[in-house]
Amino acid sequence: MILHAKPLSQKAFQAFGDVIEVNDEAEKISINYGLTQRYHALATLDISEEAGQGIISVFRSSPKESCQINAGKGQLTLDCMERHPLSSQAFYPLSANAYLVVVAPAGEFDVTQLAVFLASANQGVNYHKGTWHHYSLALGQTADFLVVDRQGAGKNCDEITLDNKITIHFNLDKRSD
Ligand SMILES: NC(=O)N[C@@H](O)C(=O)O
Ligand code: NI
Repeated sequence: MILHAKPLSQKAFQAFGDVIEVNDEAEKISINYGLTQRYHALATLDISEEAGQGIISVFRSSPKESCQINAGKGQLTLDCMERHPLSSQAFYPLSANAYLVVVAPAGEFDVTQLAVFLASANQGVNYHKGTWHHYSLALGQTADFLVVDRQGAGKNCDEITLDNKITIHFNLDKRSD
């Protein structure tokens, strides 16, 4: 099964979570004597189940071995998906690189519902509680992500192995393949 990555947009991602990016629709508040524009509440943390606590981490992610890139076009294979039934999980890139976001709707995992997006270096994602997602997928070189999620009681990571091989094709120029 081959899937092609589409450019990440709030509209395309709304069934899975929020895109964290400066955008004209956001509530913009001028603060700090006008020196700062606050793009307010781009995403909401959902971390309070079972008295959870919000935490901030940095994920230093290395590209998957299967990741190959040549002249801006690339591919890689997927092996698992996971979800967090008790909380949301947000990733914001700290490196200047595009990365892949692979998701499926919350509920029973359905491989036919997989969606693949190419995120740019000024886009973060906030997976809503229960959204199936692949772990962070750096492309070409090790990349850091700021991660905001939950620590607390309860099992908050369900993982499934993808039986059949799924290959993702992506174009770093974001044009369709
Ligand atoms: N397991 C873990 O902390 N990370 C994953 O949830 C992930 O989405 O990368
Ligand atoms: Ni996760």
